[in-house]
Amino acid sequence: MAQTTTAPAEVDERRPPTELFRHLRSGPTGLRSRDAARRLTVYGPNELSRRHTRHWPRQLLAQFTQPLAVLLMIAAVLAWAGHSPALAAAVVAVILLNAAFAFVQEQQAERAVEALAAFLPLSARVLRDGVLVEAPARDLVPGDVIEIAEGDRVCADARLIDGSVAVDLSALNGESVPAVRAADTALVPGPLLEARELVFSGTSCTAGQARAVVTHTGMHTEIGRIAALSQRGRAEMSPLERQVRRATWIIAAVAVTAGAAFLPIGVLAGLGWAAAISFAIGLIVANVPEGLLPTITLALAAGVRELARAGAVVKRLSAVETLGSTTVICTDKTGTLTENRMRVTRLWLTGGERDATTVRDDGPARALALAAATCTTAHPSGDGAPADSGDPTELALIHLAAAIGVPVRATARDAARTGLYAFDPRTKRMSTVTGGRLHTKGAPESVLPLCTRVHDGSGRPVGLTDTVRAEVLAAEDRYAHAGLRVLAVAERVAGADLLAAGRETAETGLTLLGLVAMVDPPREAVPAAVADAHRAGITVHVITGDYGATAATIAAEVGIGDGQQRVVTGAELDAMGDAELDHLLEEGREIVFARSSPEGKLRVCEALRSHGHIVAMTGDGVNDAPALRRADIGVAMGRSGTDVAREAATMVLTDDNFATIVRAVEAGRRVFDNVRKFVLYIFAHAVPEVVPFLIFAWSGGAVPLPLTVLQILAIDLGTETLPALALGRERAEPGLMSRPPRSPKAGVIDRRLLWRAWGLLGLTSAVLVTAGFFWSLWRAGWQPGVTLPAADYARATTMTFAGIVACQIGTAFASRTDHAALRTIGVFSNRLLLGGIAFELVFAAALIYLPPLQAVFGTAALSGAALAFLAPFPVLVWGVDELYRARVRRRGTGIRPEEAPSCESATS
Ligand SMILES: Nc1ncnc2c1ncn2[C@@H]1O[C@H](COP(=O)(O)OP(=O)(O)OP(=O)(O)O)[C@@H](O)[C@H]1O
Repeated sequence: MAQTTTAPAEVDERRPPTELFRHLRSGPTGLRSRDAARRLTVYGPNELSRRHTRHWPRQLLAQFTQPLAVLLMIAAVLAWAGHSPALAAAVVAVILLNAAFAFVQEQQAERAVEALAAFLPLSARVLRDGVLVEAPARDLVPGDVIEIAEGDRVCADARLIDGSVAVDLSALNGESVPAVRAADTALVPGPLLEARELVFSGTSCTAGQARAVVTHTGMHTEIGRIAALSQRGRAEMSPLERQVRRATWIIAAVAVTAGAAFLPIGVLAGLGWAAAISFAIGLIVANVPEGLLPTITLALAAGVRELARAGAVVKRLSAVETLGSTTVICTDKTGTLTENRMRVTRLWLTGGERDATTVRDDGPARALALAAATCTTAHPSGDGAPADSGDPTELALIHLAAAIGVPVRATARDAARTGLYAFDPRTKRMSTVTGGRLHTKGAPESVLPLCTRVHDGSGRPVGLTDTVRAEVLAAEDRYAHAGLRVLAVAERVAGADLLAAGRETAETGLTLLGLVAMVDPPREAVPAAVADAHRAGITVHVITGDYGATAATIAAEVGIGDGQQRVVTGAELDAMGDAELDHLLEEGREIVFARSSPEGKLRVCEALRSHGHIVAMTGDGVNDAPALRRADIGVAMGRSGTDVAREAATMVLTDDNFATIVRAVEAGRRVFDNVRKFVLYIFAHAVPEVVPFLIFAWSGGAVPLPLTVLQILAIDLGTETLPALALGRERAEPGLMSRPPRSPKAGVIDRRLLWRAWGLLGLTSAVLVTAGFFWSLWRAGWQPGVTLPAADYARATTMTFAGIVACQIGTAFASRTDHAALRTIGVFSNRLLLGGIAFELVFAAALIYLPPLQAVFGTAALSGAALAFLAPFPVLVWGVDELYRARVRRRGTGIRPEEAPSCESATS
């Protein structure tokens, strides 16, 4: 991270704005672009430096103080004390290599998460050359004039010069109640954080709109100072990592117990204490899965990186695994299911309906369009903004006005406006005051009760009768059933003081001008994504602020619901008791919650969670933050959402697309599956390593030891690691999204995995390896109890070593799928695995055929016949597992519930 290079010359934000402007060499219209660029090189980018590089020596050191590393160190000391310097050196090598490996993996995982910041650049609205533009927050400099509005994160310390806002200061003072900040010309007394005229970087705006001049950026802001003092805490462990750590400990304990038990057995079998100790140490070192945890962390980090590329930025590693067990997605409609590209197609006026695409010289239609376009804050491209900015609903109204001959220029509109009552997601309407006229637009049910009059066919205001009210609502219903979004537009002419007397007073006695109805087509990829979600056993509820019929029509178009849409309005939801809501949700039908409030969203989320569902919930407004925090996966929109929603969410969609949520669920499932794959692979090798020792022990030493300690370590370190890593990158296997969600309680290591690892793959390998060993003994003319010549013994142990390596290749291929046949994913489709196996073979060949290594590892060259004996091993190991998986598929049910074949109907 870049750091600020120079402190801004002592800026005193307490001075009145005029003095402050003089001091900052700026003004109410902000800076010129060239000046801002120059200042950027002087002050540095507006970012907090992370300084994480300083911690790396400590992180590296921590690898050696991990309990498992300490255990291995004790083993090394014992080996040294037991006069086995070669073994001690080998164990030390294991410790060093593992520490380096884990360190690199952790760094990579950390970097992957930090790199996500680049996917979510904060931006700010700033005046440059007198024009309001959207710029990256890192480019802000002291002297810039910025605009802050509801939902924005404040990106720099600044003094308000116009307007007022409510800000959430909890990042700075822990206070969760928003504080009001307003522009004032007076000097500011008292503590800085309490000053009414100042806003601070890291806080967020929960209501209002204001302009402010930037006084401090980067590490010179208040939050920068706090960041400089405090260190970042360690990332929390995910449930998966916790589970694996527990399993690692259990296996380590088993390995230590087995090693300790081997001691007396080895001595009794005639090994002698020194040899018995060294073998016991070998057994422990080989079976302690010290590399497992960092490998899993890296697999999760790789998942995070991949999700980010697919358009879903998650903020913590654990989100990847939670995503995989998602059972319910609660999605909003506008922009997520639909394109959020609105176009007005119909107008309703008392004189009759109009086709908005053809209407031109029509007085009442023009009055309606002009009022609607005046009551906006959006900026179309070229009109005060380089690209379209603001609410797409409003852009559609501005385009409508232009098309029918009453264009509204955004800059002139803003200049003429004397009051703004911002859009309120609860009342679902907004109003503006311009030239003694109040313009209101919003949901017809919200605007209509405020109206007392209506424009008649020739545009004259007349009394609003109940008949006309009913006609309006019927028109709304008609449009909504066609999937259109409907807004009512009204106005009021009154004295300036009345219109400025507060929202409640101003928004009364309105005259209805008409309705506008707009299309917002569903996104192309959504129907297929909904079908995928259904196949994967995921229920999709729609929770939208829009009208019931509109939402129900769009839901039906994309395949949500069973054809007869169940619509629950916000009012109905409010009237519903908890038991009734629980019952409704447990029916298993997909529901459209329309005209919903943020509180309703939170209630639905909590009810679903209390039934054990894993809920992914979308949201974009400031008021959605509580529901986003409460959901298992809060999903915010990267493009259209507010900064506040993005902060509260666990996952941010850079393309705002529903289909991306389903893709993220798929990625979550795949990462979890892949973790199981390499756990299976790593566990499986323990059996063929341990069984030969048991044979030695059981025979009371009559059968020689089939493997030397250094050969075990060579397998543990040299041949096994790369293929295991490659399994973490396996592609999704067919059927991944055709099974119901994994129960969040189901562990990564379950009975079926252990049975496959130890019972099937492990035992098959052990039988083959032992057969190879005895075959070699038999060829050397061995008899029980007879000591073999050294060369023959070396050949026999080499046969065991090579047998294990050969079986590992079979295990690696078998581990690639959980239940599908290998051919369905392609034998050669995982290039990394092929590379890992090639390395494994070269490494094993070097050990077997290079004389210096032969001397160290006690190996001997294998004959052609021996190699021919080993050649079928991989195919046999893989084949046994392939038959097992085929049997599970034929029976239709595995031991895990998620293998049930058909789950089209498993929607809840
Ligand atoms: N800019 C606006 N000005 C006035 N009224 C609006 C505006 N935007 C939306 N509305 C009205 O408020 C209703 C709810 O809008 P809201 O933004 O809460 O939800 P939405 O965008 O329709 O749906 P979703 O919750 O799926 O994103 C709309 O149906 C419309 O009638």
